[in-house]
Amino acid sequence: MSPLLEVKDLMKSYGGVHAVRGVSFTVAAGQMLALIGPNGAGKSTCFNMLNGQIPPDAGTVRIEGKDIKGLPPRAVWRLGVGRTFQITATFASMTVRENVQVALISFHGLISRVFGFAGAACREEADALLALVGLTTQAERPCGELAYGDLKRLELAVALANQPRLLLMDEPTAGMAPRERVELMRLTAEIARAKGIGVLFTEHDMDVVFEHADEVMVLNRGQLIARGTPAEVRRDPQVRAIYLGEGLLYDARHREGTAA
Ligand SMILES: Nc1ncnc2c1ncn2[C@@H]1O[C@H](COP(=O)(O)OP(=O)(O)OP(=O)(O)O)[C@@H](O)[C@H]1O
Repeated sequence: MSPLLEVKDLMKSYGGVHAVRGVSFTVAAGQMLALIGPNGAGKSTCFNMLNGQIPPDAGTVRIEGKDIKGLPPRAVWRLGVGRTFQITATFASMTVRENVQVALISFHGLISRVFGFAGAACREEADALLALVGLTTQAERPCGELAYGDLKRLELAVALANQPRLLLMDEPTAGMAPRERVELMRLTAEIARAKGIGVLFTEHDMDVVFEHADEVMVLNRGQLIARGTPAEVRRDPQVRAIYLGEGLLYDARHREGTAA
C-alpha cells in the first residue's frame, strides 16, 4: 500500500539560494510528524511544494500514490490535503459556525446554491465539527470576538471540513500561551489518530514537538539531517550541534530528569 504522502528528492532554489536540497520522506495515516529546523532551513518552502503552492525544480510529491505535479493548490486540496497557516484565516464578521459551514458548503460543491439557504446548509455537520474541536458554546459568536486559542481551534475545524487525509500545519501554536499550545496539539493528535489523518507540522516550540510528535524530522540548510522518535532526535549529535543554545538541550535534560 502507498504511504499517505511520499516525497522524493525534492529540490527548490531561489537564484543562488538552495532552499530545499534533495528532501525525501513519507507520512503514514494517523501519524503526527514534526518538521523542525532553524530559521531559513527550508520548512516553509517544503510545505509550499507539498500543497501545490510552488512547483519544485525537481522531485516528486505523491498523495496516496497520485503525483501532484502540475496541480494547482485547489486540486491538491481536493485530493485531501488540508493546511492551516501561522496566521489564522477566518471571516471575522461571520459567526464561528458560519465559518465552518462555508468550508463545508465549498467541500460539498454547493457554493452556487448558497444564496437563500446558507443559514441551514451543512449546519448539523458544522456543529459536529465544532463539538469535535470544543467550540460548541462559541458557535453563535462573531469570529472577531474570539480568543486567539479558540480561533486556532476554529481553523482546525475549517481544515477538517475538507475531510483531509493529510493535514499540513504551519507553526500551529505560534502566538499561543503555553497551556493553550499543549491543548491544541493534544486535540489535533487525538483527532488525527481517531480519523487516520496524517499530520505534518512545523514548530519552533520544542516542548510541543517532543510532547506531541510520533516522529521528528530535522531540516538544516535545505537538507534532512535526521528522522526518528523525539528521544532519538534529541540524542542525535548533529541535531544537538544545530540547536545548541536554542533550548533543545535544556528541554531534553529537563524532561528526562538527567544531568548534562
Ligand atoms: N520567495 C523566495 N525568494 C527568495 N528566497 C527565498 C524565497 N522563499 C524562501 N527563500 C529562501 O529560502 C531559504 C529557506 O526559506 P524558508 O522560508 O523555506 O525557511 P524556513 O525553514 O521556513 O524558515 P522560518 O523558520 O524562518 O520560517 C531561506 O534562505 C530563504 O531566504
